[in-house]
Amino acid sequence: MEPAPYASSPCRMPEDAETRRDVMRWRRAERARLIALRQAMPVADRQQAEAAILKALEEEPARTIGIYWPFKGEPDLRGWAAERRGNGARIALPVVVEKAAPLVFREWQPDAALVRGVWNIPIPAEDARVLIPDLIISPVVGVDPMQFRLGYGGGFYDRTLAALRAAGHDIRVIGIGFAAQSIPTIFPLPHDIAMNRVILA
Ligand SMILES: Nc1nc2c(c(=O)[nH]1)N(C=O)[C@@H](CNc1ccc(C(=O)N[C@@H](CCC(=O)O)C(=O)O)cc1)CN2
Ligand SMILES: Nc1ncnc2c1ncn2[C@@H]1O[C@H](COP(=O)(O)OP(=O)(O)OP(=O)(O)O)[C@@H](O)[C@H]1O
Repeated sequence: MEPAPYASSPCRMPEDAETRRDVMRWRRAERARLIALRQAMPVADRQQAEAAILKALEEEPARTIGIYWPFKGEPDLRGWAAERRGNGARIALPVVVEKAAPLVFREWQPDAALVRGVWNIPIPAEDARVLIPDLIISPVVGVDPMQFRLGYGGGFYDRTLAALRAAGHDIRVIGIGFAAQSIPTIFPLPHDIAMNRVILA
């Protein structure tokens, strides 16, 4: 069941605790549904979609790119990142240093060892350099036509963007996913930040 229509704020941002609780409950169920759908994708469809995503990313300018180490069936863009690195860009991976805090991006170098972070996701070790990306590639669990992102429920990308932009950094965010991850709305809350571009394939 979906959360009740907003009683107040006309376009977004339900503020009262009850609506908020409903939205969070709805998001939890929607995440589970969308992740299962993604993980069930046939290999051939996945490869075709990944190729289309890579093509759409070709023209994106960036000097420092925040990429991600794919898990739970996220599109694998590591080859693209390595290629951009070969062309002079710096590549960084997101690291959860603390719950309910912004992510830190640590430089990824192919010859440097990775260690295990939260959920066992590989991350660069602590001695890696911390970078501020000018482009963040953000894997979506779900995404709506307003370009709001549904993620894994940690609130990490929203907090990271809010903090970096408040510090004056100009950062472009591109949401990446498969076509089936498009949903009519994520029921945006005040902390949700719309992405600059979305690539679904
Ligand atoms: N590949 C990849 N790496 C990534 C991300 C991502 O989306 N994709 N992240 C993007 O952020 C960060 C990891 N995100 C995480 C988000 C939530 C939880 C977590 O513990 N979630 C709770 C549920 C939270 C809730 O519903 O209240 C849990 O599973 O128990 C862990 C990591 C950094 N690395
Ligand atoms: N900028 C912020 N300041 C304070 N709390 C925040 C902020 N961003 C997110 N949160 C909190 O984080 C929690 C999870 O948020 P949300 O459902 O938007 O996660 P998500 O975008 O799916 O996760 P993620 O970005 O980790 O993939 C919520 O309780 C939310 O209130």
